[in-house]
Amino acid sequence: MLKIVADNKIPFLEGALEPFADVTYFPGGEIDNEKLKEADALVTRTRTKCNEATLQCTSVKLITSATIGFDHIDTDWCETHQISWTNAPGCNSESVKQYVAAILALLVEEQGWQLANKAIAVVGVGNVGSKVSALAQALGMTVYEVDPPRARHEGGQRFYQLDDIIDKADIITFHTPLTKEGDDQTYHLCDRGLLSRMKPGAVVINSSRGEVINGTALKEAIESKQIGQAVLDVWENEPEIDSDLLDKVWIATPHIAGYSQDGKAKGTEMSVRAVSRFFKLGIDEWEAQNIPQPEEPEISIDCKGLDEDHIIATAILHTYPIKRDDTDLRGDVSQFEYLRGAYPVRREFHAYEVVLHNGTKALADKMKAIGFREVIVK
Ligand SMILES: NC(=O)C1=CN([C@@H]2O[C@H](COP(=O)(O)OP(=O)(O)OC[C@H]3O[C@@H](n4cnc5c(N)ncnc54)[C@H](O)[C@@H]3O)[C@@H](O)[C@H]2O)C=CC1
Ligand SMILES: O=C(O)C(=O)[C@H](O)COP(=O)(O)O
Repeated sequence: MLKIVADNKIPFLEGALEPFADVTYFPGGEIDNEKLKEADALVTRTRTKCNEATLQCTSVKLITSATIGFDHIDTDWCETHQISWTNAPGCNSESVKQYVAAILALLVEEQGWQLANKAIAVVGVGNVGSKVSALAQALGMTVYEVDPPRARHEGGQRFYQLDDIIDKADIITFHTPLTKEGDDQTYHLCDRGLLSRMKPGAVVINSSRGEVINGTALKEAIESKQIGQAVLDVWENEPEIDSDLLDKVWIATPHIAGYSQDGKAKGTEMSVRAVSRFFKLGIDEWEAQNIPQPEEPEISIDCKGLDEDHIIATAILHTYPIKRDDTDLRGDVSQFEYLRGAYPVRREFHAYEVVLHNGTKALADKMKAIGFREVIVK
């Protein structure tokens, strides 16, 4: 019988592959060479380093990661050793968009920002960045899209050079993969030099990979007030993160930007389907079951006396009260990994209906463009 080793923190997975395989589950960090000796496939997340040490002399033929990022897979080694691999492109991109939306909502609610007067630089315009860019445009912000690989490939006027706009953006948000070589390498892309060229008071958001920002340089830039605020979901050396940096950042979360139930379900679906295609199991269209509903799927807002930014911010923070995640992490930083494993149910915008009392059709259209399933004006 087919043997599959799987990470035990992949929601919706249990039961899917059991009719076809002997499936054993382990915490991602404990999956090692010994556990993979007789495995045909590994269904994984970012917490298992899929490299020579883990995979040599095993019978693994396929790795499927239920994540967008795949920097935990040594793809060169796998390819030269006839191990196929897949990730889950785009699976939780809407969830990361919701994370950035929640930060914009907090800037409106707590710091009085008027989004139409602000500019955002989106660095990396792939699955996540293009959604963040569309969100910011829907909110009336000036958007600078930065993506050198796409700029080279597609040409045209759409993309900016980071250096040309770095002093113009009020927010710089990173959505690149982590790469350590080549012209476009992103390791410490945000370093002392880049931070020093940012508009004074700018907000830096990183929900890509911790190593895209040099943490020491970021601390200095916060201390010297070169930048105004930092928002970090991802960190160097997770889960042993720098608690001094944590104390300095405005919003700190334990790598959960992509943790909506919707994103998790899609990641699992893409993994199961990849296993099915590879081993011809006949469940190429497998779907995750029983995705939990939001606690309060209807958002009712009286718009009288409120401006559009505040109304939208209220709706966004209803779907995702991001400060809860910040409070939990600051409560006990040693629980970084536990907080990820025990993450509460979060649903994306499309799981919500908004009722606007005294609202306008124009506002309703804007909120639908952001992603809410239905927006009713009463
Ligand atoms: N915090 C979290 O929970 C999550 C984090 N991620 C991270 O976000 C990253 C981005 O995700 P996607 O948008 O889905 O990936 P993607 O592969 O669709 O897009 C990445 C984009 O970055 C561009 N890029 C590459 N090097 C660049 C550079 N030096 N400067 C600017 N742009 C560059 C690429 O051309 C591409 O368009 C993932 O690789 C992953 O590391 C993804 C999902 C959840
Ligand atoms: O999809 C990605 O890439 C991510 O970073 C995930 O959202 C987090 O992945 P895990 O650490 O839970 O595997």
